[in-house]
Amino acid sequence: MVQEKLVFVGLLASSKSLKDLSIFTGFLAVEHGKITRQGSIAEFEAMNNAGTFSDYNIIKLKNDQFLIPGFVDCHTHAPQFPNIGLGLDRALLEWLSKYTFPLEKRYSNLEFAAKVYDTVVQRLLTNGTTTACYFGSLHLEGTLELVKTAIKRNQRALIGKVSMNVKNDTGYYNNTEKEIEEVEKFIQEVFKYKNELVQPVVTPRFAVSCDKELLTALANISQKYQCRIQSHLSENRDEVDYVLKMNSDCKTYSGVYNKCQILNERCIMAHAIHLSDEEIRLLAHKGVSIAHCPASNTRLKSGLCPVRKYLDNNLTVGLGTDVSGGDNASIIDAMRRAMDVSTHLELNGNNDYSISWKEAFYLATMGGARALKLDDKIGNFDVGKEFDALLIDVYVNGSQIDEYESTESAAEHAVSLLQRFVYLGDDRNIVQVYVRGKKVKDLLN
Ligand SMILES: O=c1[nH]c(=O)c2nc[nH]c2[nH]1
Ligand SMILES: [Zn+2]
Repeated sequence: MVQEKLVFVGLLASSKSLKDLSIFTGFLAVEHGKITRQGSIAEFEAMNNAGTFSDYNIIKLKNDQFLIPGFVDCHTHAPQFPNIGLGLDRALLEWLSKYTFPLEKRYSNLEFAAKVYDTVVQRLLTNGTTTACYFGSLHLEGTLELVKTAIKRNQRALIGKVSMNVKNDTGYYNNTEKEIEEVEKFIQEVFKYKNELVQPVVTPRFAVSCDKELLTALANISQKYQCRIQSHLSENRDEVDYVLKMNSDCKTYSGVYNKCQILNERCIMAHAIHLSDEEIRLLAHKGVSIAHCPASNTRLKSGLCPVRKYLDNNLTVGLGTDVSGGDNASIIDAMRRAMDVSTHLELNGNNDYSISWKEAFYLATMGGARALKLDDKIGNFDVGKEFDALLIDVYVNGSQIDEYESTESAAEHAVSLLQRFVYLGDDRNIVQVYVRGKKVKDLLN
């Protein structure tokens, strides 16, 4: 049920930018899913005494509770969840044909699809992922099951029917004409729901699975409907070599996508590990976003993505869990893995490459919103944005985090709570989840 008018009073934390994290004690008012006011405790008291909040549900946070924006997962594969934590003994191309394509083929079965997707969407919401950018499978109807589930469960979602037209041994591809028809049909079907949270994304799998004819046609469809377009880029060195061999008229992998008009401000590229400086400049110039997927980059031994370098070169970066190349569906895990990978790069001689916990928190929230071009709606607690939020209880019973006696000031305590959550928290500490003002998880009542 949408709670029409809510006011939260207590500790609020959200990022304005990579370097600007705001943590303060105050109030935040929500009307019909939107943040309408914010202010200090004194302002709340005065307004409350004047009767401003008489028809609001007033939620007073406890001492160790705080509110943060919902997490944004910029890249994950809903149909691959039945393989999570399995089959991570091969590098990308072999992993795809041995484990991934055989599983994804099963989504022609709509009953199977509906069952898996319901579990996936609930798992993500439980982990505080209020927005997910999903790859579906090759199947039109199967991927519409994911759309229906996101709508039913009230998750904000960008969802793509995967496109592939290059033949492979598993038989998991479409012919070009059918593929183009189905992608347009998919977009039209999603629009028919007129749902404000769920949007279609054009989704060429990558330049190994799609030839330039299909890539160009898909870029045109994305232009026609002004939809986002997502794919994979430069994840694995063998993949890069293969793409360049197949496209000898292009000097770089990014150049292949550029030739097909895919690179623009609506484009989200996953991984992008092995980029030349020229490619970084091209992607930044075109306004392409990067979904950084540290878990799968490590598990599939693809490489260490230099996120600091990308941020310094004006690339927009968000985090992706990339299940099932990634082995964890939580963006809290992705924050930690992003910090770890960046530290390993620094230890390998790249000065100042490590990202701080505050920067990781930005990437998980506001950075992700920017990467998906949803930052006019979500990502932080600016007045006017939609209320996607997590209520965190750091010392909730049964969690991993123990409380010790402390001599901290109130201001220090506030920062410590968020820091502890980033380093140690999990879904048990996420006691409530709201998407556009609607509560979708509640461990408190
Ligand atoms: O991590 C990945 N997962 C995938 O499913 C995929 N397809 C192409 N490239 C990919 N990388
Ligand atoms: Zn992926």
